[in-house]
Amino acid sequence: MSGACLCGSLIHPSSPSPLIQQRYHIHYLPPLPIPIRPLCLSPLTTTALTTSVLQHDSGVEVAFPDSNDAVSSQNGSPAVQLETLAEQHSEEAAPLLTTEEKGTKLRKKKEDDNVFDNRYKLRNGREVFEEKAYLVGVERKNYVQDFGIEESLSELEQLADTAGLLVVGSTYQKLTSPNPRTYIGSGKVSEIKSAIHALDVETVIFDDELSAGQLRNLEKIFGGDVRVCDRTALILDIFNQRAATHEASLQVSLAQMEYQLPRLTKMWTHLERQAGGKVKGMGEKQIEVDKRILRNQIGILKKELESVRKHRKQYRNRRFSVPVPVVSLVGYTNAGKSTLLNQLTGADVLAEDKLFATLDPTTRRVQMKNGKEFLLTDTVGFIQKLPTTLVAAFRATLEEISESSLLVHVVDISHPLAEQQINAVDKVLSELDVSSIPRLMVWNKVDKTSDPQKVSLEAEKTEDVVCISALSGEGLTEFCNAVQDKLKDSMVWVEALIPFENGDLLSTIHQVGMVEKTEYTEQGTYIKAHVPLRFARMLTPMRQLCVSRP
Ligand SMILES: Nc1nc2c(ncn2[C@@H]2O[C@H](COP(=O)(O)OP(=O)(O)OP(=O)(O)O)[C@@H](O)[C@H]2O)c(=O)[nH]1
Ligand SMILES: [Mg+2]
Repeated sequence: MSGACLCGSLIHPSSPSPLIQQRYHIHYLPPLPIPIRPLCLSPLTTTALTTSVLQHDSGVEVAFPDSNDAVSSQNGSPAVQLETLAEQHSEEAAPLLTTEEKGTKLRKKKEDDNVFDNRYKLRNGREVFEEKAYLVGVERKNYVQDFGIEESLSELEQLADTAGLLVVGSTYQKLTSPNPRTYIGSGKVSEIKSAIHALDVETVIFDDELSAGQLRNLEKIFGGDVRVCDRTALILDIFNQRAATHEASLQVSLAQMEYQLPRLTKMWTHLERQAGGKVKGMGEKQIEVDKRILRNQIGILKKELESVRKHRKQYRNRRFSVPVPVVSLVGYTNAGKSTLLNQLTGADVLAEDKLFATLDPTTRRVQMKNGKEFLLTDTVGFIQKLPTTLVAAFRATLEEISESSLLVHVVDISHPLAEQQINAVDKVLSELDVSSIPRLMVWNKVDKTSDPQKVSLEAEKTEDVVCISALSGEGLTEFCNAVQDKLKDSMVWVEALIPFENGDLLSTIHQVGMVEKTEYTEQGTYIKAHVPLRFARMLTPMRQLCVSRP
């Protein structure tokens, strides 16, 4: 069977697709005797799917071929087929009800439907079914972690909320090392199982990445209709919901497939059981087939991404032909990067109090009061325990920052874990090989701190730090001046003689560089200035002219 989402938030368009109906039925059935887990593939990958087994409340069980198969289209979607079969089954088996009993049953069904409908919420412009989630974390003994367990769980709750889930409880355990079978100890597993029943939990989310075996074992213990997922799957799900451009969608699909590939193991053992154990190895073969299809699709996606990137690179090169320095905003998710871009450029990038509001880089021109310009790029935010598959998939997007003249690290200074967030960002940046690019740190949201004046004073005393409030606009002039100073550090000192016929060039130098001296001579204008490296290269012939100047 196919699943469009990873963690279980259910998208409910006005006319639900067979795929969604399929998930609806799977999810709201009593515990399945046969473990069924969504393949966590994007809709792009439905061809990878072969056979699924669905079970209805009535106990009717149907094996379905994949959604592209002729059987599905002939007989309606799997969900519809399941309903029909279940109806037939119930007609055969249902005892005769009195009119009163039938009325009560109908009323109950209506009430259930109402409760169900109330749980659809609007998220990122889509209607999402708000599943009840329970969070689980592990604190490693003798293991120093930047984020404490409670803080990490509270961040996980924010992630779950962003994904459209309703967190109904959480727990954690202190362990020397995780249990290889279930990640947590057996006592904790039982405790969570009780909570699942008491709170009607539909999804259990672990704060760390779980292995395929751990996910499978936990789902088996908790019962068939309880979904188990991990932080990585949750983040991938958010990215999936938020991807707005073709490139972002491709990147997320790639990351999802790469996450899923090692987790396909033994998902098909139900085939052996279905066949009464007679066809040994059937499940194994199926896994191999699925893995091969998935690998092929990963290959296709990579090629498609390559071509999209080539196109973007061409666009970027064109942008670079105008030698305006590029400044990239980097930082922890929700630090205020997009708000800062919007304030400085009048852009309309979505900025909201949710994690990962931005996925695609946006670049806008900043015009300063003194006539100088620079390009400002907003990028995807970072987070602690950032899934490696995601960093790899977004590498190309993030590579843009490696071509910038300056990195501005935006920090939410009002956040109690600001320091830990700074470390998490530095960790990701160290993986991106951008150590040679000059940096400037911005302490944002100073208005939200308990003592803004004290924080500002502290920033003044700290090298390469500017204190601002992107929301109110406070400190933005100081920020632009600091950017100019930092850009100057990254520029090259040139002395050149610009012929009078190259008047355009001279005005561009004034725009993008820092001109220290201008002198008009018979041969042209003699200048001494700091200019961006790319621009210095363009000036090479004129610099020689200058060298040969008497
Ligand atoms: N009080 C206050 N709130 C701010 C400030 N800057 C941003 N915010 C708020 O912080 C939230 C996140 O801001 P964004 O600009 O979306 O943050 P981001 O860094 O782009 O986040 P991602 O795109 O998720 O990485 C929004 O609700 C903003 O209104 C500020 O200076 N002061
Ligand atoms: Mg943003």
